Amino acid sequence: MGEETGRKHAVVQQLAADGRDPPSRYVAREEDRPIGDSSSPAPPRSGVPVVDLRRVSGSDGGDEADKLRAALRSWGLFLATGHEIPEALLDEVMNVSRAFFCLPIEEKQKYTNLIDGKEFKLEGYGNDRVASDDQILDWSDRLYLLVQPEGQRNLALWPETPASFREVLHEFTTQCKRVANHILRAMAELLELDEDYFVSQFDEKAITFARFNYYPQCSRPDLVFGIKPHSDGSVMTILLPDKDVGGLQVLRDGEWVDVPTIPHTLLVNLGDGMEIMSNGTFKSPVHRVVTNAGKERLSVAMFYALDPERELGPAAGLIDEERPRLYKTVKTKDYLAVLFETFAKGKRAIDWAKV
Ligand SMILES: O=C(O)CCC(=O)C(=O)O
Ligand SMILES: [Fe+2]
Repeated sequence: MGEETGRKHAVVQQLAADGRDPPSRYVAREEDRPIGDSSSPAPPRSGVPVVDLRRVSGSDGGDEADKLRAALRSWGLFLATGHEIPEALLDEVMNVSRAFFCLPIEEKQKYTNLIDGKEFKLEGYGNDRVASDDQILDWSDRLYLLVQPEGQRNLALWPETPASFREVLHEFTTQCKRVANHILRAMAELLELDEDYFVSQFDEKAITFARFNYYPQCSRPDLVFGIKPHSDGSVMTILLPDKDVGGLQVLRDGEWVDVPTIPHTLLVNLGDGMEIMSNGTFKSPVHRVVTNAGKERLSVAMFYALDPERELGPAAGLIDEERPRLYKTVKTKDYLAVLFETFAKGKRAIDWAKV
């Protein structure tokens, strides 16, 4: 094995297997470093809202709808029960993800996110996109795949092993889409917009990315982030978190709060797109992932974004004299381009869209 410089793009899994302290490129600035250890699941008393999706809309609304409104206005995220995705499918998604990351490195490299071992492309397997030499890298590997529109899938990057990977991902995509639409309708109702206002923004060219995150154990969890603090550039993200190992934290009133692990519960978080469309009523939460010395962790995120060519801006119905426009209307693809740059620097893209 070469020196650190000789393997700038080694996947984190290899670094973790060596068991050495994280190379300097992964070490967070002293003032940013995580504290504590997340090896055990967070206790379910952190206050992170839990919402039953069966009870958030229509005539059953009421209390649960109020809970959802409060969650989206203050936290920007919630744990979702009542999603009606079969538990067996959620387990399968985790099983095929784990099986993929357990493959020998050479096998996984068939799906690499590097062109000629150097330049990063959007999709594929590998580590954090390196945008500059001074970027602090995340202690995680990922497989990033476009899943919608179906016609734009790059199947060459969809693992063939384990054999059921593609089928399971396809089914998960379909199920999550149903859940996403349900939540988007409930949110439109809460904002007193037409019920289909958000759903109709997601036309046939709207994009969904699946990101499989793999966080190897780390000998110095106090020095690195699994994913550095960020907010998502999506409109909404549906996350299937590891059911045993915690690590996700959300920034709330200036404090980092552990998101509890509750088996078969999804974590729904809004992205900058929804903060913009709701003219700031709903929040896109800043969150991060911390690692631990004992256990690896997995998660699968589904990012819902609009057609890259489509304009993203506050709903007209949410702008008036009392609530002036807070965000400019921007093209989705321009927003995402800014996001990739700012993410690498640990900054927020949404500031760029502020009026
Ligand atoms: O792994 C997690 O819990 C969160 C992942 C995340 O924030 C992301 O992929 O954007
Ligand atoms: Fe995220």
